[in-house]
Amino acid sequence: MASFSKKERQRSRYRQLGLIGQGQFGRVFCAVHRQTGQLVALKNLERQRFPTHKFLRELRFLLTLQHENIVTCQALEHTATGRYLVMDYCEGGTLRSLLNEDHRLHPAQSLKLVADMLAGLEHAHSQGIVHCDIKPENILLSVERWGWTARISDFGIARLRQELAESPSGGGNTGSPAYMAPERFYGQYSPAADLYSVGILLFELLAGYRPFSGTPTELMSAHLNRPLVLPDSIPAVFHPLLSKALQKLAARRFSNAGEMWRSLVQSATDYGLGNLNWDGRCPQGSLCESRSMTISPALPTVSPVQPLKLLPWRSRSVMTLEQPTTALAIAPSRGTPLFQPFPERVETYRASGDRVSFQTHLTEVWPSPLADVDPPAAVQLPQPIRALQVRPQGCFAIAAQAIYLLDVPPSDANQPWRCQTIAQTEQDCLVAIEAAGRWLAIAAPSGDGAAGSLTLRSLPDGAALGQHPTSLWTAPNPIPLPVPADHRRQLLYVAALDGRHLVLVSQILRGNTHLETWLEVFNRRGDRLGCLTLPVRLGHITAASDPYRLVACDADDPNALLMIDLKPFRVVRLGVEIVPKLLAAANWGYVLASAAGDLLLLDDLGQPVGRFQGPASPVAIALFATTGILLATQTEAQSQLHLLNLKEMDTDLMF
Ligand SMILES: Nc1ncnc2c1ncn2[C@@H]1O[C@H](COP(=O)(O)OP(=O)(O)OP(=O)(O)O)[C@@H](O)[C@H]1O
Repeated sequence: MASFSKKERQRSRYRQLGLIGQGQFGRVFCAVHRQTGQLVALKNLERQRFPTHKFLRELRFLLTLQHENIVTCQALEHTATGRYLVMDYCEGGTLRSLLNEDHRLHPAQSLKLVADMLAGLEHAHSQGIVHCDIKPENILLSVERWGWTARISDFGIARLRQELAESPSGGGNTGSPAYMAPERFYGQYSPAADLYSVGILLFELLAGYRPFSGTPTELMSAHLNRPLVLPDSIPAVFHPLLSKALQKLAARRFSNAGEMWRSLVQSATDYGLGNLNWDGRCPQGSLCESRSMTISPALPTVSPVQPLKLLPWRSRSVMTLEQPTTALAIAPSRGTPLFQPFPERVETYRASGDRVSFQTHLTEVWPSPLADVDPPAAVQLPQPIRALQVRPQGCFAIAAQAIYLLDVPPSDANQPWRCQTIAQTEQDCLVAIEAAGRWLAIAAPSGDGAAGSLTLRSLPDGAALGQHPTSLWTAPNPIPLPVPADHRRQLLYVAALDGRHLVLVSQILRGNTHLETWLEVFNRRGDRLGCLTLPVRLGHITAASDPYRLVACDADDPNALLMIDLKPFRVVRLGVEIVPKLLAAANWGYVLASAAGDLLLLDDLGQPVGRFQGPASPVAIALFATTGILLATQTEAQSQLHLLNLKEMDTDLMF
């Protein structure tokens, strides 16, 4: 991966989290300010490709423009070998990437994004600046609790209205033909040309395609001469708005962005989206009018474009159990080649309340119940078990206020199954155990429930662990997890990201009101390396097999799933067809299960690749090898364990 040179790194006030893009003038990095922890985008403007006069020009525009719907420039960073614009960071990517996904935005979201763009343009135009290149690639997104905020970026070819007045056709015709107003092909720029581009974008958002397509020459001819055809798929209430925005003659379009904004609000209200909170604020007088809009919590954000058809469910084997399952884990089978897609044997750990059992099953015995080969083992623990994590030392059984380690089960059925208490806490805690079993992290709320603490401990290998007294594992020096005064922290999730880092996810509240979600990264010494914040309220969270990626349900939108990359910070919101109750990550993607038993498979980019109607009421899921799934279900009548081999199902996955 590209990175700063050593010299640059030494001098920069920012620590880079990763490369996020490459424009024609240089690379863009996601970075964090070393002192304040603020997240920024550093846009490297290479001297050879971006001459100083162009650089100063873009900088002049950016410094003039300070608006919530414009990606503003905060500072200039000069290091030994480069110069960077320090920009607001937009973790939601570009509108182009959102449009490219296989998802349809709810019309309310599309309208909100267009309203945001118009608010940003109104500000730019009021400062005498015409953007000249409005297109989805130049609209960046910040993730909000109920959708996104659009922010206009890239004022690289922007023009001052004054310059245009002095030289009305001297601007050249650079830009993107698909979004260019007719007069732009003659080099004429005006605010009305920006509004035409917004009209094309609104058309694209509502219809799913653009009004004109083809080669640049065909596009020019279409923008200039071809009449606009508004399809039935665009609700009729938006037709007058689009017809006016896409007039061939600039003088017939909206006279300014504010007028188009008001027409959009009226059309949205007529369409029945009156429950949108169209909040027209005017903080600094009419010229700097800021218009922001929030979306009602009742509306979904995204939905899949093509619902997947249900594929036949081919459970390999079903086992009826006597007790309900509360947690499930699979050990890598001894003697199984590492990359075998579906092993002959599978060793399962299953918790049922405070009882943990171990069994080995042969997977090929179809359709009869799973066969036992190694002696099963079981142990009663002092507290009910909520999670099981298998590591080289054995299986860690995690209760609300204790962690136990179950040794690898004995091969002789007469031997007892050894178990020891690793840690005990006074409050209900969250636990992460590093993949190789080298350390564990315990996050626990403080006594008053407002803040919390984090305890990190090395874990010796299994043999040495047995010789340590339990007291070694109770925390002598926990790391405080503070919150600002009057705020409250609710711990949601902790996971090891790699051998040296972990992430702690907390919801920050004031009273009972959600403020934001914190994603704090610590190293294994307990140093807090940074904190990423998200306005979204997260539900179920799991770590993906890609390091530094979390996948989470959106607690406010039951059909949305968030893929959160921490390094660099990127958040993608996907619409899913089911309301996930269980979520598990595989090395090829994700498995989601609904309470009704719908099973949805997503690939690693979040695209749906299979959907099955499985058994209802899943309670625990464990993935093994490449294609194996073990699913525990619990109905009033019975508890069952279902074994699947995805290779035998008609998914779009290539195993
Ligand atoms: N402020 C930002 N926050 C988050 N991502 C950004 C930001 N600015 C740019 N990016 C990402 O970096 C990529 C490159 O951006 P950049 O503005 O350099 O180039 P561009 O818009 O693709 O083209 P151009 O070379 O015409 O400017 C963008 O596509 C976007 O994904």
